[in-house]
Amino acid sequence: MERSKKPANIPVSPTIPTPNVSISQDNSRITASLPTGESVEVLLYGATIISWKAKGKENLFLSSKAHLDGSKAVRGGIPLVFPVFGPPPADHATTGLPQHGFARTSKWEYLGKSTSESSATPNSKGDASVKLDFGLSHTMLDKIPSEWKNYEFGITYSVTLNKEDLETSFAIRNTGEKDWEFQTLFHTYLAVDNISQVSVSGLEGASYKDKTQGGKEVKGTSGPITIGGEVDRNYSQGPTKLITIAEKNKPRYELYRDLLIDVVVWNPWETKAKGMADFGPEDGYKKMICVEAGSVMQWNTLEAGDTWEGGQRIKAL
Ligand SMILES: O=P(O)(O)OC[C@H]1O[C@H](O)[C@H](O)[C@@H](O)[C@@H]1O
Repeated sequence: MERSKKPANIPVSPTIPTPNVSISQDNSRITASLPTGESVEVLLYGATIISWKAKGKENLFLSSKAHLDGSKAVRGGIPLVFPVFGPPPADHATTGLPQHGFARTSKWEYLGKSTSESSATPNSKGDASVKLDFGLSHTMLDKIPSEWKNYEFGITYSVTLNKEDLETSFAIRNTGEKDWEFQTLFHTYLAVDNISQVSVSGLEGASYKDKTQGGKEVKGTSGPITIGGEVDRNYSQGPTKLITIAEKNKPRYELYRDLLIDVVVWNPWETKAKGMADFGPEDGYKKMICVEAGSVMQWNTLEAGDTWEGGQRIKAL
């Protein structure tokens, strides 16, 4: 007999979707993805983020000629600059180090993941997030051709993939007995569709050092920055100001900074791009803009036993 008021089926406990983290077979890269489709890929070489997908798009520019085999710093993604930005000055503890230091060319250790699925429900994929931690210490470096061979340090680099943004942060510890100085920066290559339609706001009025003019101090402009040729500017700005990267006047990325008081804006344009053997395709400079948050216009002194923390959050809009 059919029962008219048949009880509803008791639902089987649903599996809540969780972030997924995998390590490549050759142990050279870590990939993390969220149930909502966002993903990030990190090479252990330099702890370089080489891909960040969100909003159904790739948000980082990676040169088609980038070396991903650990033979050269990666041209694209988010290379890490530490302990010196640019060519090391003479008569400094960093003298002898390669341009932008050794962090981007060292093999980092993967320390593990932590995930959060707090708001995932049976009916929604929620706002899960995943944090990947990487470590580098003085004991992991090969020969260091500078005064730096006498310094001891431990860095934890955390990459957090959230649904709408990507956070990268550093805890840099002086684990030795000598104080030392450093500079650091996230050399972020943001992907854009067409550089001629890109504008960067949040740096209005700020003066900058123009490296295309030999480091000349230039007074800031009143409107957003647009790019129509080679640009290599070092802005020294307060830590709180939001930077927005727009395309066709529509905001595409927001960059939030924590203790990273300086911003570098870089696009090599046609001639410089052609001169870089690892830059491709030839017109790839139209598809990228580097907006680099860091602390590079001065030296940060880290006393023995102290830790310095700083980071950025990029929101894809
Ligand atoms: O070629 P790299 O060593 O990776 O440096 C690439 C660029 O990095 C920064 O943006 C500097 O401001 C530029 O002067 C430099 O050309």
